[in-house]
Amino acid sequence: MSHGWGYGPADGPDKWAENFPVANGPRQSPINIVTKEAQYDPSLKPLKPRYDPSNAKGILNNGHSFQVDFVDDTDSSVLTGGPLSGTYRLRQFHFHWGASDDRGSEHYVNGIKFPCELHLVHWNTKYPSFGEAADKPDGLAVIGVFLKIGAANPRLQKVLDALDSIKTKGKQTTFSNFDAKTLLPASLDHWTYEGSLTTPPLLESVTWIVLKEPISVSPAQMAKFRSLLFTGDGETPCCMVDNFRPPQLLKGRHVRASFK
Ligand SMILES: NS(=O)(=O)c1ccc(NC(=S)OCCc2ccsc2)cc1
Ligand SMILES: [Zn+2]
Repeated sequence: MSHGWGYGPADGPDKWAENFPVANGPRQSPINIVTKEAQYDPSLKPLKPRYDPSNAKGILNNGHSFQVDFVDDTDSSVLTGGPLSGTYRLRQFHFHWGASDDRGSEHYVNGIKFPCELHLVHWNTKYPSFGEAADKPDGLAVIGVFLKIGAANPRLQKVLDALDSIKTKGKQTTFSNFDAKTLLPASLDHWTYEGSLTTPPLLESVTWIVLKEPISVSPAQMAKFRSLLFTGDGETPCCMVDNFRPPQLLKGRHVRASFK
C-alpha cells in the first residue's frame, strides 16, 4: 500500500500540505542553518548519546528511506544533554540522499548541501511510547549528521551490506549487534532548533540537534544507497534517490550553537 506521499512531482514536498496542512506551520524542518546567525549558548550541556548495541533489532525499506530499528522498551539506548531536558530513547536511524553528490541532505549549512544526511530518532520518556511522544512539542529529538564524499567509511559498511536484502519497499531483515554511536563524528558540537518531522505527518515535535562535523562516505558507498528502490516487488522499479525535503522558512525561530 502506498502511504500516499513520496518525493516525485505528483506526491512530493510541494503537495504534502494538501493532506498534512501542518506543512505550512510555524516550526517546520529542515532549515538552512546560517552559521553567523546561530548564537552560542553556554547553557547547552554536552550531548550524551549512550547506546547499547544489543538493542539493534532490524532494518527495513519503508518506501521512503531505509531505517534501522531499535528495541526501545528500556532506557538502555538513550540521549541526554545538549538542549534536552530529560531522557530520550533511540527508536531508529535512517538517511536521506540525492541522485548525485551535489544534493541529498535536508539541512543546509550556509546554503551548502551535502550528498547525504543521517537522522537518529529519539523519543522523550516522559511519554509512554513513541506514538504518544510523536505529537508533543517536546516529544522527539533527532540528531542530524552530514555525510560528505571522501574515503570509504568502514562504520557504514555493515548497514550498506544489509541493503541487498531490503531492495524493495516493505522488505525487512534482522539487524543485530550494531552500535549507532560508531556513526557519530568525533566532535558532538552542534546547532539546535525547534522543528518538525521532515516527512509526513510533519509533526512539530522535534528538537533538532545537527552536528557540525560531517562523517565520510565514498562514491561507491553512495552507489549502495542509490541501489535501493522506492517501489515494491512487481511494481515498475523506481530508484530510491532524492528522498529529501527542501529547507523551510524559519518564521522567527532562532538557532543556537553549542560551540563558539
Ligand atoms: N526525517 S525525520 O527524522 O524528521 C523523521 C523521523 C521519524 C518519522 N516518522 C516515524 S518514525 O514515524 C513512525 C510512525 C509514526 C507514529 C506516530 S507518528 C508517526 C518521520 C520523519
Ligand atoms: Zn529523516
